[in-house]
Amino acid sequence: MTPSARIAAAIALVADVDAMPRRPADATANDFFRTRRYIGSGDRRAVAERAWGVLRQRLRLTWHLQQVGLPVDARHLVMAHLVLAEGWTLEGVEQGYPGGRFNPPPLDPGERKAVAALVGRQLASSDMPEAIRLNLPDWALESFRARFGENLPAEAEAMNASAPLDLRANLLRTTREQAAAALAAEGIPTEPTPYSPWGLRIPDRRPILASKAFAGGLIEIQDEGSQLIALLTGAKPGMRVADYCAGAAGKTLAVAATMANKGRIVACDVSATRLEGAVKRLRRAGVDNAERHLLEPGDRWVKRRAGQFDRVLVDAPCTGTGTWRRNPDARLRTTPRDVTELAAKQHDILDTTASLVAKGGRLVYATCSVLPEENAAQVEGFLSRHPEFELVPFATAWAEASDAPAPEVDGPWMQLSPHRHGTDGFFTAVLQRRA
Ligand SMILES: C[S@@+](CC[C@H](N)C(=O)[O-])C[C@H]1O[C@@H](n2cnc3c(N)ncnc32)[C@H](O)[C@@H]1O
Repeated sequence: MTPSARIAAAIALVADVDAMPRRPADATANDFFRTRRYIGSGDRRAVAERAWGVLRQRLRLTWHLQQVGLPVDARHLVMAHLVLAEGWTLEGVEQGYPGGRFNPPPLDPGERKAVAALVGRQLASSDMPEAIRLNLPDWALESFRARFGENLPAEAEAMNASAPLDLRANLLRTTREQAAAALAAEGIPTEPTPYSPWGLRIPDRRPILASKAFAGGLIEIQDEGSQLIALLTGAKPGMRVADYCAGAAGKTLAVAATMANKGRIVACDVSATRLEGAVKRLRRAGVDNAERHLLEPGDRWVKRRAGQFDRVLVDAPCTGTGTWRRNPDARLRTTPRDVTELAAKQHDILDTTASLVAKGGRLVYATCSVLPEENAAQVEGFLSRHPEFELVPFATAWAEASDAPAPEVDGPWMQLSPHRHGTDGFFTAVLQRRA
């Protein structure tokens, strides 16, 4: 593809994402490239990277376009991205928009003037309102401030970078060292992650799913933060464990490995499709002590299993504000109403799952959100409604689960974040039913 054709493709992809604002952008991008097989892998990467950059910086790019009087649409967002994020000059942009088949139409005099005005400006400008400067939606600013305090600018900036690819060595089949050696033999270099004893990090994108190590169940793709949630669950061989919001079993797999296939783990979810996705993964990983349970309205499963589990992991449905570096479009799709609705759901799930926990057993509550309303406030509310539970401080839960040095955190729970820990933003609290 020529540079101009790449620009045209990025504009078309951003326009497609905009046409379906409630749909995750990666699903739209998959469709976009599936119907354009002629775009080779190098071009695909370049087009996707630019479109992702636009989505990631959209709040700031929109502000700049408004300042110079250009309409906020895919053509102009990409134009502003070229200048403000990629450092293109006016001449460069004119060459990039030459007109003709496969290329974007040329700049009109108004666009030329506006682009000239953009050249030399800072993407994050000091005269922007604070939320836009931090690249956060207005509604999220105060919650982010409450969570991060003086680290807010650094954490917000870290959420603009793209995430590394983290893998988890599957201890049911291998060790971290053996998995790293198997990947290296396939030309995929990795580094151990700093906190997870099972983690391997790949700094740039690689086709991991096509590797033999993946097909053979030696590794799974999993952010280091998610691995640490599984670690903190503290499941041991022989325990009875429920992964209540298991989805496609991402954490079930990691927890099962800590159980060395001994004891029982039940992966529950309200989504049949997600649970179905678990089947192949469990098989590939060699997990044979897991069963799946689809939670349905009127289900008596929870009642019948009251007090039966040593560990109940609630990886709750949440806003996913901690994963914004991975899903840059999500910051534009999430609304305050989502926060309210999800907080109500989390409250109900916690109250329901409390009854599953055996005396002396633990309820582990986790989200990939950084909003206090989904995290600390949720746990504090739960403890005031359930005096039969007490909080296990993070340092205690960690020391019981691992010999490795613990990540430094503030407060009695595990709060991880991109700037401080290099993970997505996660929250985990360990709650123990009094014996
Ligand atoms: C954060 S995701 C779980 C991700 C999964 N644990 C993993 O590690 O890959 C939250 C899950 O909660 C499920 N969920 C939503 N409402 C639920 C409910 N009321 N009870 C149980 N699960 C629920 C969703 O279907 C979704 O799969």
